[in-house]
Amino acid sequence: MSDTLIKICGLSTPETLDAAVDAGATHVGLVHFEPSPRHVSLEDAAKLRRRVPETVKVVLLLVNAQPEPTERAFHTVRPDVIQFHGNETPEWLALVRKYLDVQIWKAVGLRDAASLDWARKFEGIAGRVLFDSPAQALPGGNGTGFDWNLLAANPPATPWGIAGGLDPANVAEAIRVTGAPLVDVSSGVESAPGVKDVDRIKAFCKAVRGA
Ligand SMILES: O=C(O)c1ccccc1N[C@@H]1O[C@H](COP(=O)(O)O)[C@@H](O)[C@H]1O
Repeated sequence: MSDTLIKICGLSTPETLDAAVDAGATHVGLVHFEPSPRHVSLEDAAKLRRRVPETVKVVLLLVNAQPEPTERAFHTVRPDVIQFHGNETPEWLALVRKYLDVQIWKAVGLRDAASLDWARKFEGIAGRVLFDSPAQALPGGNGTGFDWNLLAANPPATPWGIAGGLDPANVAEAIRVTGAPLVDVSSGVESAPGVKDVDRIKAFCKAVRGA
């Protein structure tokens, strides 16, 4: 049984959040980004956050948030992790790390070897780098993948994970090719954009554990 960490992201209802926890997710993600079909207000995110047992980590996803909204989001929701999924710089994230007592993850769109060089700039700042497909209509949550072989050839030295187009059918192969210590899914466990499907959440977690 694989011990790969599992993040189910974009949860917005108590029922699907509980289903992700019960299915064995190690991390649950709440998206606070208004253009997203998975957006939750800070107040709703705080309510969902309170349902999560201590054994499961809560990840709050922000995109290019300014300093004051970032601080407000942290103090309202009290997540274990903030996932920055926009064009945030290493310098800005170093400041966040200095002033907020929260683990930082940085999403990096993986296009080519240069993207890996960019990811290295977050070493010592981000507690984890999350590789996703390059930004499209939305900066993430598009359900599209990237070339996993880029990572197979150059696995990062710091903690990392993969996202982008994962689903119950392909996640075992993604783990086999990349050796990723964490897998993150949103669209692949939905029946429509923003609508999580409990059976697909269960199938995803089962596929990871069987990898
Ligand atoms: O989920 C969103 O709507 C979203 C919006 C803006 C930035 C990131 C977003 N989601 C994250 O993108 C990756 C990949 O998601 P998918 O499985 O391909 O749909 C994942 O980290 C999501 O949490």
